[in-house]
Amino acid sequence: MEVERVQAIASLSQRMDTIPSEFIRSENEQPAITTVHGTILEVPVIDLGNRDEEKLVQLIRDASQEWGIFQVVNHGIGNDVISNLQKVGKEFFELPQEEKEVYAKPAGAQSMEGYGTKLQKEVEGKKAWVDHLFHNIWPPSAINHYFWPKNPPAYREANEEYAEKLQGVVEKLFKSLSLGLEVEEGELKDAVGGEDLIYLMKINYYPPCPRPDLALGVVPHTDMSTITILVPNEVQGLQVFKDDHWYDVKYIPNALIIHIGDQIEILSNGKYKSVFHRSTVNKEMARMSWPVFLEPPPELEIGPLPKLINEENPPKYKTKKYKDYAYCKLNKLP
Ligand SMILES: O=C(O)CCC(=O)C(=O)O
Ligand SMILES: [Fe+2]
Repeated sequence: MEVERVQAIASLSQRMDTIPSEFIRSENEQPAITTVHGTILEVPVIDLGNRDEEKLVQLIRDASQEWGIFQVVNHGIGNDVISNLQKVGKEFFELPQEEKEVYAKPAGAQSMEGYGTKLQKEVEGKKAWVDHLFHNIWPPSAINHYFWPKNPPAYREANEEYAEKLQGVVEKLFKSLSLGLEVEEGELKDAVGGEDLIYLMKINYYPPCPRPDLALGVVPHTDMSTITILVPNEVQGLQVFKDDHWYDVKYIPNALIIHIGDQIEILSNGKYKSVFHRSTVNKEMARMSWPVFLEPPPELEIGPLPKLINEENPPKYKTKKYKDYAYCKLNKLP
C-alpha cells in the first residue's frame, strides 16, 4: 500500500495557504490558541560538567520531579559530533522520495525500525504533520544496518560516533537519577537492562507548513522509554505541559534535551514524572529532531524499585514486561 508522506503533501501545499482538513486540529489543540507566549516558565538547564556531584544529583532530581524534562550543557559530546548527526539526517530527508522509500518500515513489522508516517489517525481522526525514520544505534547486537541510510555515505559514521559518545551521558544520567532516589548508583541502569539497554534513534522531519497555527507535529504524549535524549535543530517547536499550560522549550545550540519517560516514572514509583509534551511546526522552515529512546529489552519486567516500597509507600504501578507495557500503551489498554 502506498502511504502518503507528509513531506509530499507539504510540497504540494507550499503554493497554497491551506492544509488538508485532516491536519486541522480542534480549537482546544491548536497551537495558536493553546500556547503560553513569553518566557514565563523555563525548563531547567543543567551543567552536566558540574564537579560538585551532590549539587548535580540535586538539580537532576528536582528537575525530574517537578518537570520531567531538562536540558543539559557541558555534556561532553562535541559540537562537531552533533552537527554531523544533524547534517546526515537532513541530507537523508532531502533525498528524492523514492530513495527514502527504500527504507520504508515493512507493513506489519513488529519492530519500529524504518522510514514512515503515522498511519492511524490520531486524536479526533486528525493527522500529524511529520514523517520519521527509526533505527537502533546501540548495542551492536541490536543494530540492523538494513534500516540505516546508505546515502549520504557519511550517515553510518556520524551515527556510530554519536552512539559512542552518548554512552557517557547515559551513565551520568542514570547514576544521578539513582542517587536522587537514595538507592545505589547503578540501581536504575541495572533495572532497565544494564548493558542490554537499547538505544533507538528516531529522526522527526516536520516539513514547512502553510498553517502552523492549526496543525501539530507530534501530538501530546509521554515517551514510554526510560529516558529520551533529544537533539533538536534550530527551529523552535518542542512544547511541554506544565501547570495546565503549554510552554515552548527554548532552543540552546548543542544542548541535549532530556525527557523522563514512563519506565523511570514507574521505577521511581511516581517520584520522577514522565513529561507530557508535543511539537509544533513552522511556516518557512523544516523542523527536525533526533530523539534517542533508551529502551529496556522487550522481555524485561519493570515495576517500582522494591527499595522504594513499604507500608506508607505502596506500589502505584503494575509490574509488566516492557513489551506488554508498550502493547497496552499503543493499543490504549489498561
Ligand atoms: O520533535 C520534538 O521536539 C519532540 C518529538 C517527540 O516528542 C517524539 O518523537 O517522541
Ligand atoms: Fe516524545
